[in-house]
Amino acid sequence: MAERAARRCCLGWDFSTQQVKVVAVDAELSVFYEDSVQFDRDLVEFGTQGGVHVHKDGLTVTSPVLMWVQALDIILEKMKASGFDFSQVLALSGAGQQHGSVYWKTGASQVLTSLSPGLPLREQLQACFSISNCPVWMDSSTAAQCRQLEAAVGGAQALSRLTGSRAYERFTGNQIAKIYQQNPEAYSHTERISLVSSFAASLFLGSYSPVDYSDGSGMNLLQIQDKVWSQACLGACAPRLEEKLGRPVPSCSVVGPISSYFVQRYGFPPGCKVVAFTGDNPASLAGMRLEEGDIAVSLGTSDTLFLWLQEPTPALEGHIFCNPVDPQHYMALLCFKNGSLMREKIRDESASGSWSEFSKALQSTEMGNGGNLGFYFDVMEITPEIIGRHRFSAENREVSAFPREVEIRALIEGQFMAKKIHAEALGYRVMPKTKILATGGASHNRDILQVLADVFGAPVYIIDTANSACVGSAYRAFHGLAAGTDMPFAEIVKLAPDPRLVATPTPGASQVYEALLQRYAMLEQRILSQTRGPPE
Ligand SMILES: O=C(CO)[C@@H](O)[C@H](O)CF
Repeated sequence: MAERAARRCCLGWDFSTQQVKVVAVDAELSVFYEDSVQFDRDLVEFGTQGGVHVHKDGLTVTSPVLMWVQALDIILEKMKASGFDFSQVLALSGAGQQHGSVYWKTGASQVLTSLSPGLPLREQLQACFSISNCPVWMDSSTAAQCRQLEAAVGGAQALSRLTGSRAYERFTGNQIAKIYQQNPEAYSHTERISLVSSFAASLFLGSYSPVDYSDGSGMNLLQIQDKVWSQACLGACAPRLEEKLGRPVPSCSVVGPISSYFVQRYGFPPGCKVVAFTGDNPASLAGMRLEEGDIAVSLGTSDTLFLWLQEPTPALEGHIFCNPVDPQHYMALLCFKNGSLMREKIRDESASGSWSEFSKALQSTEMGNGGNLGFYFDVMEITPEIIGRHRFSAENREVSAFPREVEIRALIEGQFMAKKIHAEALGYRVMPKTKILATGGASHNRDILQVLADVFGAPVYIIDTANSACVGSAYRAFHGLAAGTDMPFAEIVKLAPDPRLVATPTPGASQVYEALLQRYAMLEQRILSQTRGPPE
């Protein structure tokens, strides 16, 4: 076989809900290797569905930590068998599904620091966890702990101002509180608690890796302004928690050289640096190379917004995290549950199930839709908590139906006006240099993206985000190599492939939507007050 040319590179890992994935990125920022291990397919002995176990109560959702450990064994063996040259790896970083937590049993650190290169990780770490089935982000069994935490710090808005989010069931502090309350013995036998991200980093480090600021922002425990644990939140969740968490670190930190285990077993260079792992969403922000003022819109089953924020305004909706690539700034995540499933429903009802007909309707109706406005929430919306369909005429009179073309434009304009209004409520502002990066299924429809450009008054680009968390992690590893040089992340990743411009705002769009956005916000409050009483 022809000798492979040496190719210095960084690795980006993603310990996500359904798989462990890795990419290798060279100095020109080209991805030249990728591999994955799917939990359901490749580790059937764990019996997961979608990488998780949904418990009988329908609320508790966990994943076996040894499945994640064994997946790493398997993927490294696959890379070795494929002839991957580990000696070329300069640094690595990674991502993990956010909010999940791993509980290292007392004494585990001695095992982690003295791994035998002759054995796989699974065999050696078998007895190192006090909780075998780790709570993950899909868990919603901690409502009581959420109320206790909010009460302890002065309410939901106070908690949001402190940690970037009101209490959410999936957030780690509430999960730790539940374990302490329901399994105190396991908690007392726990010497370290990691996030999925810092757990994965610990495996490569051969010692406990600290939690990074960005993924730590998803715990309801970290003061996002001061970047320290909130003593009030720690105390409300469980005793002696700070010693189990360790001190959080900036997301761009080099947390140490790779463990000798990987040097001897796989041939990594002894100087290979491990850069702090972070959450999958912060890593995706890095992978999409979002910059100040940019917004990424993932148009999927649910629509997710990634925002880059300088000065956040924590609210009762959405999440503010410390920014993973600029420690002075922040990022925000907003989730809209009625995404593509809602678009497909209106397509079926008003465009005979055809996206081409759907597009024609958008082309044949004017910006502003003659003042007609619609709210389409067939499932309970997260942002804000509204359900049902509500249509209003130009005179703000609620009507029961629209003509089909008007219905289609009302859906799309409404979805994007909601995004702009709630993004601005978190402190986001469109800037002259703002780019909107669109991804996900609906980003293939140019007419939908034209409405997005018009509503936001900013150009829309499309990017391939298939591996955004992995690629973002590899980019962050390169950034870690420049640690101490103050070189900005944007400079490190400037060679990466540029996004493609697809739509620019139609002349006059800002005038049309400035008025419409105000009406949309007023009508949204009207619906909310009708359904849940006046806002807090
Ligand atoms: O809960 C989430 C973010 O808050 C999800 O996006 C998880 O990070 C998915 F792994």
